[in-house]
Amino acid sequence: MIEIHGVTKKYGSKTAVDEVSFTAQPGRVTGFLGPNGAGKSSTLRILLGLDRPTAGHALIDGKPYQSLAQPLRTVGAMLDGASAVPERRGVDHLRWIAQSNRIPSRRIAEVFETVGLTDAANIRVKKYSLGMKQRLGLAAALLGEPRILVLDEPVNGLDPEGIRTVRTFLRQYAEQGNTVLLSSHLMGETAETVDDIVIINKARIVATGTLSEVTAGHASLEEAFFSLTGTQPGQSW
Ligand SMILES: Nc1ncnc2c1ncn2[C@@H]1O[C@H](COP(=O)(O)OP(=O)(O)OP(=O)(O)O)[C@@H](O)[C@H]1O
Repeated sequence: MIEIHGVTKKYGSKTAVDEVSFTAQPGRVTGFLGPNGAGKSSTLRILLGLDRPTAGHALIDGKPYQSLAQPLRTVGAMLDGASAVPERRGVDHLRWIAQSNRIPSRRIAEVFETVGLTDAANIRVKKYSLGMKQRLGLAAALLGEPRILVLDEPVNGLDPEGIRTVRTFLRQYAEQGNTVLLSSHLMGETAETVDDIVIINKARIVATGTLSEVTAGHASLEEAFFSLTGTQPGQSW
């Protein structure tokens, strides 16, 4: 389970995240939605111990990320795509992560297979398309067989088939009792993938609930967002 409790993040006089609280439950895919600059990445960076909150705290299975005994076996994360060295082959990128986290090397072939990148394992990352880099990032997140996945914009750059593959995978992953938290600014896309929704706008949470609760009374999730935030299509997305 993921718990965010009253997290605030200030950069100088700018408040990027303002008293944000929500949970992501096991067995469910939770979508963390909001326009560009709403505070999604800042929140996820705090959750993953990459940044310190100005106030509040974030817990993974009841502990801050820094206190996890085996972080990559507990939580798999993808921020900014694969973040791999361009000169490296995909397989070397994963080998490096596996070795530095004492993850058995058999997992490398397994995760390449899972994300459909087996044929590109020996190609240098600089030759990967954006979608292939996203798949490599997902493969890296899955290496430690974590019970929790945190993915920042996982379908960015994927074609429709790639989006469907990732969606099907994430749904099955959650159905096995795992926790999936994914951020997106693509509302239509996310609505088809998630069970629960957390909407952030201008650093603040404006709605949380199941997909049907958040969209109740609206034609779509997009309509719900515009109504909740008082914005018009095109103003903030
Ligand atoms: N290191 C930083 N220094 C100063 N301001 C920052 C920093 N990181 C983020 N911000 C600001 O905080 C706000 C929230 O940014 P954040 O990246 O968390 O939003 P986001 O919802 O993830 O957006 P996007 O979808 O564009 O990634 C933005 O106004 C951003 O400019």
